[in-house]
Amino acid sequence: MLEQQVQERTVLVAQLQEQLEEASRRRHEIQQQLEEALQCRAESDERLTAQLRDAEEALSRQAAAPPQVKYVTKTVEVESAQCKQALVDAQARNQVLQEQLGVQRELLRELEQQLHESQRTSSHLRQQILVYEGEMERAQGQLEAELQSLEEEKNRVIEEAFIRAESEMKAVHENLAGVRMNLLTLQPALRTLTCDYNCLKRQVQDFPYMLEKAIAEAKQEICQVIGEVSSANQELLRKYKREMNLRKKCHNELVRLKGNIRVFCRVRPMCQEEAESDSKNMVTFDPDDDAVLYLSNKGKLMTFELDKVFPPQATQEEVFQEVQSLVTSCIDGYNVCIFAYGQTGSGKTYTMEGIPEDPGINQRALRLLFSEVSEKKPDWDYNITVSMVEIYNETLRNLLGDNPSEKLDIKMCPDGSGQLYVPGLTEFTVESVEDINKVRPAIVSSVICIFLFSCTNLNEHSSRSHALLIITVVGFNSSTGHRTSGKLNLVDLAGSERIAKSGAEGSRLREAQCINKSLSALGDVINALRSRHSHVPFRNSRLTYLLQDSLSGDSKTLMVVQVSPLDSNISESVCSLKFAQRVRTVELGPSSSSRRHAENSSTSSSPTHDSVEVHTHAHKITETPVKRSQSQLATGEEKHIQPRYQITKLSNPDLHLSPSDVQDAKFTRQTFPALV
Ligand SMILES: Nc1ncnc2c1ncn2[C@@H]1O[C@H](COP(=O)(O)OP(=O)(O)OP(=O)(O)O)[C@@H](O)[C@H]1O
Repeated sequence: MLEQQVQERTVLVAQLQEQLEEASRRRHEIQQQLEEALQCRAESDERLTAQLRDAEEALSRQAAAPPQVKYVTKTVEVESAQCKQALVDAQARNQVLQEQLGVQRELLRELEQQLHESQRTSSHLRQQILVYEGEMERAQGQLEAELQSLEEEKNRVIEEAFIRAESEMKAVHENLAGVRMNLLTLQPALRTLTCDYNCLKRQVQDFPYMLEKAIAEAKQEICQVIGEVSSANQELLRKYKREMNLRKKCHNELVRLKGNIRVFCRVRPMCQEEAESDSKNMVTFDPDDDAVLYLSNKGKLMTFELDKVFPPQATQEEVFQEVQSLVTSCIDGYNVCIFAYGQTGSGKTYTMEGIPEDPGINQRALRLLFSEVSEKKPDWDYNITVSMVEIYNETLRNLLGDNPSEKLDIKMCPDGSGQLYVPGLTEFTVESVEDINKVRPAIVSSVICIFLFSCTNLNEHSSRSHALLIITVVGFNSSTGHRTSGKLNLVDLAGSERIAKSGAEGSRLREAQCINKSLSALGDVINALRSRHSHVPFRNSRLTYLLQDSLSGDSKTLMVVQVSPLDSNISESVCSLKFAQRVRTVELGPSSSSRRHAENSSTSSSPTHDSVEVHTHAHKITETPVKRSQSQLATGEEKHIQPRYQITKLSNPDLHLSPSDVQDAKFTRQTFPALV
């Protein structure tokens, strides 16, 4: 900084010196010009003086010369013509001389003027010189003063810079001392680092050998661990198989405890028109018990107890929550049948198919199955197929076939397994709900869409036919070699209203008769199953014959009874609920194959009445079915059939039901509160 100031000052001083030199050069030039002007003037003065002197001399000579002319004149006058001529010449000469004199005088005057002029110029120049000299003196004085102040400034700046440089130098010295000290302390650290570096270098040199050794050891350990893991895996696989069997058994028992035939009731909401008309709502609910429904009929309050009652505000999701365990059990190889039962307009199609923006059980079940089977991959490989069947006037139609009007038949498998099958029934393999739109031409996918989304009525008799969506889930476990096969039948039954009420005639009467026949056949089958009859009349209708697999043995059945809340529908609602309550008391037998044999073999055998065991967290409960009297079977008057139970405390319980599972087993809660 100071150095910069000093440099600036030095440049300033140099500039001022240059200016001073320039000023003195100019003064010198002016002096020279003045001298030249003075010399010029002196020369012209001299010249003029010489001319003047010459002129004066000439004048004085003229004056001193004798007056020859007058003499000549007189002589001429007196003496002769010659003289006269001489006089004339003299006069002429005189004239010339006079003229010369005038010229000389004029010249003299001019010279005198020039002299005056020169003198004036000279005095003017002198004055200018004096001014210049004054200015120069002033400039010189200023320059000297500036020089002086600059010199002082320079000295001061140099002094300051020196002082600052000294203090900086001192600080640098101090820093240097600190750095020296640091250096002294760093030296041991450097020695340590060097030592470490050497050590690391040695380690790096040894590393390949150590690595090789470690790899060999690790390999050995890995081999050992793999061996252990593999034996643990074997053990786990064994346990897994055992647990899977237990889980299946447990799930089966849990569902059986809930009842192999479960009955829900769903009350549809009043539509706007009904709400605005003078229709009355005849249905009420028990706020403390979601299994009870009250119906006000002819001034009396009827109570119906079912497994679950959904009020009008229940959502599709809430309904499906209760259904999903049944749906997933078909992945474990169970046959499941879900019916929607009720009079026309009571909401069967809404519950099963739903609406595009809020789908019902059909679509939700398929979605759940797809997600469940994908979670079980890669151990389990599942194949899901769908078929769609309509039963109208006791005729079976293949809705996915090329010709939907073609009638289908139900036949026994020729392999003697006792299985039933429908020759010519079209089945599509699907992997996602979206797949359905891709599998077949528009007509087929629209039929599937109708089943899944209830876009529009399938045909003009859709509410007078039974619509079945049959989903078959076949699984194979590649690690255990297990195979499963389960069937989920989702049935939207035809309207259950009585002929008298419908007032039908002709073809409508036939339709109503067919519906009534198949629905009462369904009731008979359920009654026979409930009563453990030796003969179950599956063949009395196409519907029960087709669903034989899913109604007998260890199959699971859910009946969703749809009820309209209107006073105008009260008698149909009472009928539907009575039917539901009868169905609810049915228990299915243990083996579907034995059941099939019972129905289809020429010598029908009695249904098994074996005891069934169920385990809670620490107890075994053995159920012994109670055989009921024929009169009881005929009237179906009892609400509940309570079998006998024996409870044994387990010494080493190996099956653990979660508390929620146990709580869910309603009968356990009601019958054995101490175990829950
Ligand atoms: N839970 C519900 N929430 C809202 N609307 C419903 C509900 N249940 C039924 N509905 C409506 O009530 C009307 C009749 O329902 P739906 O067609 O499902 O009856 P259905 O019993 O299948 O009749 P059908 O026997 O004629 O097929 C439909 O407009 C349906 O959208």
